[in-house]
Amino acid sequence: MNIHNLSESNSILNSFIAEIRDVSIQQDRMRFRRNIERIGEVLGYEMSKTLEFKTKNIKTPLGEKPTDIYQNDIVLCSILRAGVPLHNGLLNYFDDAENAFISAYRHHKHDPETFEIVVEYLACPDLSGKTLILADPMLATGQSMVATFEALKPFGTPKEIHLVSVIGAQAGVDFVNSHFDDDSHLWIATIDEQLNDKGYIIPGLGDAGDLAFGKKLQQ
Ligand SMILES: O=P(O)(O)OC[C@H]1O[C@H](OP(=O)(O)OP(=O)(O)O)[C@H](O)[C@@H]1O
Ligand SMILES: O=c1cc[nH]c(=O)[nH]1
Ligand SMILES: [Mg+2]
Repeated sequence: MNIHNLSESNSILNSFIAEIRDVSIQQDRMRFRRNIERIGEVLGYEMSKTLEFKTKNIKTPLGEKPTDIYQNDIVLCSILRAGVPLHNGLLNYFDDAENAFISAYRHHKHDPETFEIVVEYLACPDLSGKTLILADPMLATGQSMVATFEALKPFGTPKEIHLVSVIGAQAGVDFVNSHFDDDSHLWIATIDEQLNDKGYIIPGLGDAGDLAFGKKLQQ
């Protein structure tokens, strides 16, 4: 897997990441969602540089300009709930993308420290030959990404796979790296060192789904 950690170089992205982490700013739900969306736009822009381009002659009122336009058929799949604002950011740039949605949530069966990933809802187009983007802002253990990938297999074999995430734990990055093919890509805004015993990224940002949409009752 090709891992693109965008915070290895300084850019405006640092400011968006700082705001979603910062306890004095992140409780502003609208700003939190919009920052995740903006990060999706930046990650999508970077990812777009690896697409396939074909020259098209663009007519202006005064002449013509040959312009390279991407050709890929993109399917954007995000993991509910926290994936929604990231999905919106990517969709702001990939106008004609097809879309898939999947629910993958942590079900705590016995205690807060053990959980399994439950996939319940899935809506997906044909993936054969497509450029599949899997989007989830938090890559903690990496289990949700891998469970999603497994659940999508009956929908066809994509030509290429790009994972898009905002904050990853090193353990989650290593886990997806070992489950996805060498030619797949991970576009991630930043990587933290640790996971706590509840599977939360440290320092991370807390619970992305709750920050974007409000607290949910545990099932
Ligand atoms: O890498 P993992 O260990 O699988 O953890 C990451 C998952 O956890 C979060 O979802 P959560 O279960 O909190 O659901 P939510 O989006 O509804 O809040 C997050 O959005 C990822 O989907
Ligand atoms: O740190 C984490 C881990 C999983 N999900 C989150 O929202 N945050
Ligand atoms: Mg959550």
